Amino acid sequence: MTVVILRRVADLRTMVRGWKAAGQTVGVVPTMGALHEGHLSLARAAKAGCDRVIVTIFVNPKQFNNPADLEKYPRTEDRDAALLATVGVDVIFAPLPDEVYPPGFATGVSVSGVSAPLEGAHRPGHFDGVATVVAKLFGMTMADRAYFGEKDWQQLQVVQRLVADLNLPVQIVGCGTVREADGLAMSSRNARLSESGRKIAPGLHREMQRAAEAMRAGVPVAAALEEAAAAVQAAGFEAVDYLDLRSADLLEPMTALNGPARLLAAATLDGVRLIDNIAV
Ligand SMILES: Nc1ncnc2c1ncn2[C@@H]1O[C@H](COP(=O)(O)OP(=O)(O)OP(=O)(O)O)[C@@H](O)[C@H]1O
Ligand SMILES: CC(C)(CO)[C@@H](O)C(=O)[O-]
Ligand code: BAL
Repeated sequence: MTVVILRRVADLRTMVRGWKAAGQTVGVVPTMGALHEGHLSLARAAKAGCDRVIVTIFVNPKQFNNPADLEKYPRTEDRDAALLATVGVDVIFAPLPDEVYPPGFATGVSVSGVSAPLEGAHRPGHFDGVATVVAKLFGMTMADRAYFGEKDWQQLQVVQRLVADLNLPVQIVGCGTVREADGLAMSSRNARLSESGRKIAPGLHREMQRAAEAMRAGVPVAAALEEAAAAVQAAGFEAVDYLDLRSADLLEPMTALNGPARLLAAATLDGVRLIDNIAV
């Protein structure tokens, strides 16, 4: 079985209108391709929750603050299509940049507050690009439900804010982070790690877990975070962009563990920027 690949919004909408006329629910899984088990878990969740499933594959230039990162982003469409066939998705929507951003495109969506810290502070303009393309993908696909990974925890919060604030008629479903056996969060960017970097990479999650345990055991938050950041660098990471404890709204760092919290981190290894987060 192969999956139909559509490139034009008009063709996609014709297909979705047919499904809707038949009373079927539609799920969308937005991706940038180079698919792995994390993406497939979202597609399976969509299959379980909706009659029809669209996976979008679009490397969105507007969300890359670093041109080299955009250039080096892995593109593996044939392999992606074969993987999605095994899950039984109905259609892949893989538009060309001009279809998404035609000449004269002049609109941007910007979510303030939750977009500002963490990834937002280190990747200026990133979440404006994400919010803009996600709003467009919701409009293009007319999906009833959209599936996002908790691996990109802050992105999930930004998308939930976007949908609430603009009254978009789509339900956001968050799905747990899929990890390699050694704890490394699956990510398309992992493919760019060297052999030695791949061995070092699980150190980020390991030190985050250690910090979480320490904080639960009463070690002061600042001391636990400082020790974890130092351990990540000692493991071989080149830099730690942030390693922060935040409350649900992500707005302010938490200085004491006095309620539900999320530990979020970004660090660079082999020039590849990895992110992760866990509940504390
Ligand atoms: N390990 C994972 N577990 C669960 N969901 C994931 C995982 N990795 C990515 N996703 C989700 O898949 C969707 C598409 O993500 P994307 O295409 O950027 O993949 P990625 O592997 O996160 O790539 P990147 O290298 O850019 O981080 C997002 O909702 C993202 O959160
Ligand atoms: C949601 C998304 C597909 C928007 O381009 C992207 O940010 C991603 O892959 O997480
Ligand atoms: N996975 C989030 C998309 C990005 O890093 O640009």
